Amino acid sequence: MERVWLLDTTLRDGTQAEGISLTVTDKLRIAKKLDDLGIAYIEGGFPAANPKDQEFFRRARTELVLRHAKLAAFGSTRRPSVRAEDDEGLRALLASGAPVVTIVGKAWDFHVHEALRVSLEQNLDMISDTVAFLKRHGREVIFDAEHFFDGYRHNPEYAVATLQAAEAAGVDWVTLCDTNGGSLPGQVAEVVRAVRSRVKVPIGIHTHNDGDLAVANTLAAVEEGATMVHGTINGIGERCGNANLISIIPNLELKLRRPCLPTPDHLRLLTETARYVCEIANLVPHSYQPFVGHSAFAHKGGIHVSAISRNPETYEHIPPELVGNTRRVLVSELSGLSNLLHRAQEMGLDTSGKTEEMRELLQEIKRMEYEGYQFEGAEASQELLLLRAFGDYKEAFEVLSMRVVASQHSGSDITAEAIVKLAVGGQTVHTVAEGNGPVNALDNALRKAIQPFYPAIETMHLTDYKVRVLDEKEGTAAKVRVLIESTDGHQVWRTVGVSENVIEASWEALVDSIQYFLLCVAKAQPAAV
Ligand SMILES: CC(=O)SCCNC(=O)CCNC(=O)[C@H](O)C(C)(C)COP(=O)(O)OP(=O)(O)OC[C@H]1O[C@@H](n2cnc3c(N)ncnc32)[C@H](O)[C@@H]1OP(=O)(O)O
Ligand SMILES: CC(=O)C(=O)O
Repeated sequence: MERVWLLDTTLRDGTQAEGISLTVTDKLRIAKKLDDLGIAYIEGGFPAANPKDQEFFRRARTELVLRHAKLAAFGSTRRPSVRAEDDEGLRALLASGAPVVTIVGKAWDFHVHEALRVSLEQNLDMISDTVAFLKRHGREVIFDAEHFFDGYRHNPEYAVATLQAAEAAGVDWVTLCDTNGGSLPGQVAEVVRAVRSRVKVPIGIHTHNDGDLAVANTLAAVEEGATMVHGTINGIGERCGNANLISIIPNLELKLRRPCLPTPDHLRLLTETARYVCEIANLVPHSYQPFVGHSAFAHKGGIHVSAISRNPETYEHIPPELVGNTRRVLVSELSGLSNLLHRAQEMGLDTSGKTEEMRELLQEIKRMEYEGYQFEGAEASQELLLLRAFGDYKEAFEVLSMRVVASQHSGSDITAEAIVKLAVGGQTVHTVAEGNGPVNALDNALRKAIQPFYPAIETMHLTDYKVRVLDEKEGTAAKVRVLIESTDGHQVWRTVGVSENVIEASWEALVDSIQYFLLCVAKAQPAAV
């Protein structure tokens, strides 16, 4: 099947998204990652717009070694009253040194009249002069026909004439843009089909997501013959975003069987690429994102888990590993025995002949979820429950008692003092510690008691603490659920506690967090504990 050429515009149209601002170093890092994924064209920025984008292209020349991608610089057709060779924007494009140039030009007569305020003929001249100028300077030129679909609906002859002007001037690609993002897949398919019979130059598609159809519109265009696809990683872009390459790529490769990456193995880099761009752009990854989200292959319903244990294809449209993601089975009040068996197997527990005990534990989990626990967000607490029921598991310490007092002296901040008594390492240990609040004081006292026996405790710390009031109408007697996230710098785990008392709920989650950490340390290096 004919290859589809991907043009990633995360570094140009992606940065037009509200809230996104990348440094030059960020852009270089993302470009490297896109090249590793096997993207064919990377639109690095708009050199006429700002010094940052000029610096990106300058640094790219020495710092970026691209194996798969060509860099493209973006700009617009020449200004109406200026010759192409005198146009500052076009000079900036040449100065960027990018071997490929993307030029946006008007394809909708309404825009020519209203936005540019020039005649239809003048706009055609601007397009052809610009393309011819860039071709004379040896660039591969992509003409982005802005608002092509809206333009085609209002004045098809003029919209096609803009493409033909670019073609006559020697353009390499014409891209049909759904700039306002309001088209439907059927409309896109019909227009691409019609345009194919009017131009010989290869056609690209650039869609926006205002109707939540950017991916569908892109695929519709490819099915009608478009061979270049523009989009961004995770769909970031102006307003509601651009077509999401993270969805388009696997749909092309796996569903339409149209290769767009150098090898099928490159597809396995998809999940890590999506998460990497979130990290650099300071965005929280979207858990439910198709293909690459944490939940994209998470199975919760008991009926689903029972079936996927027999054959994953029953509830998965593709094997997760093809896109570098993983299958997960959640345990919750919607589980059946299969969920629990799956988790036990993942943990390496031998539950053979213990079906009745497993059923009892399942009922206990359902009862606890009814009380307010939520185990799917607290895998570490859930693992401890299974271990306590079925494992050869001995807690690293036993809590004998705890007490915490908060106090405030006039004019000073509230401080807290915690006293804990533990049985640990065959001894009874009594410690006192202060903190800037009750949970912090308890955490400090617990660590102080454990540290002489388990020095590795120094490496773990809490990273998040969330309290959710479960029955708001009950006022201070309402139950609260505390979720604690902890890390040792390598892995992250979450634990849960529920009580009518926020300190008790926090204590339960805190103790589980430390028990879980000590369990992991014991598994990794038995001598250390
Ligand atoms: C569909 C898209 O996403 S296109 C890309 C949009 N991205 C951006 O605009 C981000 C970067 N833009 C910028 O930094 C600035 O807008 C610049 C540097 C391009 C231009 O800045 P300014 O000269 O101050 O102009 P301003 O932004 O106010 O207005 C846009 C100008 O471009 C002109 N213009 C718009 N489209 C085109 C075109 N295809 N060809 C030629 N000129 C165009 C407008 O007519 C207007 O010109 P005027 O000021 O002479 O009336
Ligand atoms: C070119 C472009 O970004 C658009 O038309 O949306």
